[in-house]
Amino acid sequence: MKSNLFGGIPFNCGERYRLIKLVGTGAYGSVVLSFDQQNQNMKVAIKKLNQIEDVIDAKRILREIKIQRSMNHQNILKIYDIIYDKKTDRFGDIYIVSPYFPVDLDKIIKSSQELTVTQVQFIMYQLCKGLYYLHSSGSIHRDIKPGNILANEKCEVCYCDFGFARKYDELHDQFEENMTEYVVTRYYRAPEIMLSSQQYSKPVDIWSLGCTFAELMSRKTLFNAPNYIQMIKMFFNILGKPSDEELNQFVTNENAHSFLQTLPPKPKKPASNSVPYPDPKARDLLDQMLEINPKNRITAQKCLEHPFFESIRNQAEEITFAGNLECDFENDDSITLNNLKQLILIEINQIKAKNNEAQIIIEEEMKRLNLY
Ligand SMILES: Nc1ncnc2c1ncn2[C@@H]1O[C@H](COP(=O)(O)OP(=O)(O)OP(=O)(O)O)[C@@H](O)[C@H]1O
Repeated sequence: MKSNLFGGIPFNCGERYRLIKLVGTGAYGSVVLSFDQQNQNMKVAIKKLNQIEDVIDAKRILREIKIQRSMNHQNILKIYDIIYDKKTDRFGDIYIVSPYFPVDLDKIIKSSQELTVTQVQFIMYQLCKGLYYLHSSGSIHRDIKPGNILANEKCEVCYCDFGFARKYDELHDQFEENMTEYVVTRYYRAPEIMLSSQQYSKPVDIWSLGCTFAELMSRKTLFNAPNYIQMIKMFFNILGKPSDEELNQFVTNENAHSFLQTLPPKPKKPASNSVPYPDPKARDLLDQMLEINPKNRITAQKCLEHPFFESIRNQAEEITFAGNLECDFENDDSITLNNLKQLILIEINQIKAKNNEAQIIIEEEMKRLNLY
């Protein structure tokens, strides 16, 4: 295959795509704007994933591919194609081909481009539809923030970066895990994650989307505290401190409890008091999204029904997930790196099958992998 260097990284993804320029580098890969020469030179984004180093890496990649491949929604980044560039001495390189989006919401917020109320309404309606769909699949994104929402010039938006997403336990409607893994940008982290650390669910995404909404309105990060303690204080300064009884509903961590006892009571206030914005319906929706108590926070479905969207609402577009998303690997503590690599190859073959492309011969790849 012909190789091109972008930001010093070789891209070998075959003849079909004409690679143009590097448009982004993240912690887990580099993204190049390309033209699909077999599809009317359509613009696509090709993300080359960094090499898989360990089980955590492999799970993140498997999750990202599995979730994005299984979803079929306008506001969730699609995977058009995956290129697997075989190597003789190691697992091959993976390139994910997706629709190209020129900006993300973080860039829009930081630019001088003013967003009208109509644009904010349109963007938020799409994001609520996307979240309603994602949550109906039993998944939580867990890393919603302006930088993980791609946008085009028509203000069409979609969620990307599902490497941190999880299925929640449908029986308990919440799920537990070790907090040390939680690396999501602090500014968008829900209070229950900061305080209870053990049990959280879909409301964490509503909180993060609420923070994003506030940023679209005011162009400022609402909860921009420099550290953990300041962040909790800031929640209470802006929203008031819930009563002990209410805190008990979602704070399960003893240390967090003791710390909260040291903070003075503060009367409840709506988030919109701290976000200058003229539209009263937008402000009301924001207040319901930024409820400290996750049990009282609005759901994605209720967001769609909110009067802020009344003038543009189209219920036919408010669809739920129809497939079956199995993520058994998440809870399998004995799973090995090679097991996960095999599952990744199976996912890639699913995409290839859909595109009528030649399959990877998984047995051959696994035989080779087991040699080193
Ligand atoms: N489909 C796309 N179209 C255009 N640009 C994109 C697309 N996907 C990603 N990018 C750009 O590439 C950058 C890195 O991509 P992405 O966030 O997916 O990688 P990552 O390694 O998972 O990043 P992060 O470090 O944010 O977790 C993004 O910030 C974005 O600017």
